[in-house]
Amino acid sequence: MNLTLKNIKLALGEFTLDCSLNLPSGKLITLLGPSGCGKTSLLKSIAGLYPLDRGTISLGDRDITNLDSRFRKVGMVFQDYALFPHMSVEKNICYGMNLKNDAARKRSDELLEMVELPGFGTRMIEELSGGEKQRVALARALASDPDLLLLDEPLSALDARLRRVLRRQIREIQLKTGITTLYVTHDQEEAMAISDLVVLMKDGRVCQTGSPREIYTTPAHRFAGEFFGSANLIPLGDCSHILDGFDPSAFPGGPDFPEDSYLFFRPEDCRILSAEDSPIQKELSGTGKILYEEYGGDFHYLEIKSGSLCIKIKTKSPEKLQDSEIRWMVRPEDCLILGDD
Ligand SMILES: Nc1ncnc2c1ncn2[C@@H]1O[C@H](COP(=O)(O)OP(=O)(O)OP(=O)(O)O)[C@@H](O)[C@H]1O
Repeated sequence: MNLTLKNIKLALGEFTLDCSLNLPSGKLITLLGPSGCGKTSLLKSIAGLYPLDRGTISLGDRDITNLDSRFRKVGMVFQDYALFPHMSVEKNICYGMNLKNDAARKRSDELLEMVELPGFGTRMIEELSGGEKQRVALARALASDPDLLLLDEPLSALDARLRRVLRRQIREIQLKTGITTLYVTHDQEEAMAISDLVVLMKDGRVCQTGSPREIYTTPAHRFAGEFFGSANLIPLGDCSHILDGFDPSAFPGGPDFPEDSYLFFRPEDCRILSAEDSPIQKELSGTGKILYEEYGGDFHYLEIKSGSLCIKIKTKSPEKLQDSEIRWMVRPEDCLILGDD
């Protein structure tokens, strides 16, 4: 079901959440932003745990703004799972559902099958691993057939390998059930991997919404460029000192950019030029010495000190590197000019 937040406002001490959002039905949408930007507060407002100061929340054609959280048809999984440790898995899953024994067992078994924990119904929560608890919490959130699923950093307590396994499982369950899901994460790689749509937040506001590809390839401003993926951002005023061939009029918007704009490009769009490569007029190039290097298996990561700046480069072919000056280049069509926010 689609979720619409219209001009919502929520003041929490010094902090204010202030945004509008229209999220399509049946999609997995991640909320991404720095710590303290208001992701959890936004989820809690939608779940009915924080009453709004202003604005409306609708789920499909139901206005749920003032509805008690029990009647919103919203399932939620918290960071710490919030399961009852001394109860069985089955009792946790069916808690508060008013099902008789057989019906409860049947529903719990169905959900345990879905989260790939068949036969776990009689186990106690305290006997489970972190990953198993996370799946039980997900089963519990799904038990009442919610119209919306809210997941607040459900994988943050798990190790990197398990996170990858479970994020895929969450995505598969979401696709299978078709439940509109709002997923909070700190992890931009996780957001990129599983989302249909990313909502980028900063200081209690939504600052860009789009598919992971849209935000990665066309960030709206400096913050989006550097928060979603790794980025080179060169203040426009410095470009002509360190980049041969820099001509602002070659970019849409031309020389009218505000002075505090940046030239933006991704590290993987930079190439290292060898002595045999002849410079190509259309390209932007610079020189510098290697400041830092990392071997990454399928790529090589480099930082080159070019003038007062550090240029990040991700390349597949580092074999020709020497200690002397390195010449690197980027095509103007792989660059954007971005404002501060
Ligand atoms: N109940 C509350 N009373 C007062 N301030 C609050 C309350 N809940 C949250 N805040 C403040 O609101 C701001 C946003 O918090 P929130 O937990 O929503 O951020 P977040 O983006 O989820 O952060 P994190 O990624 O660290 O979990 C913070 O400054 C926080 O201290």
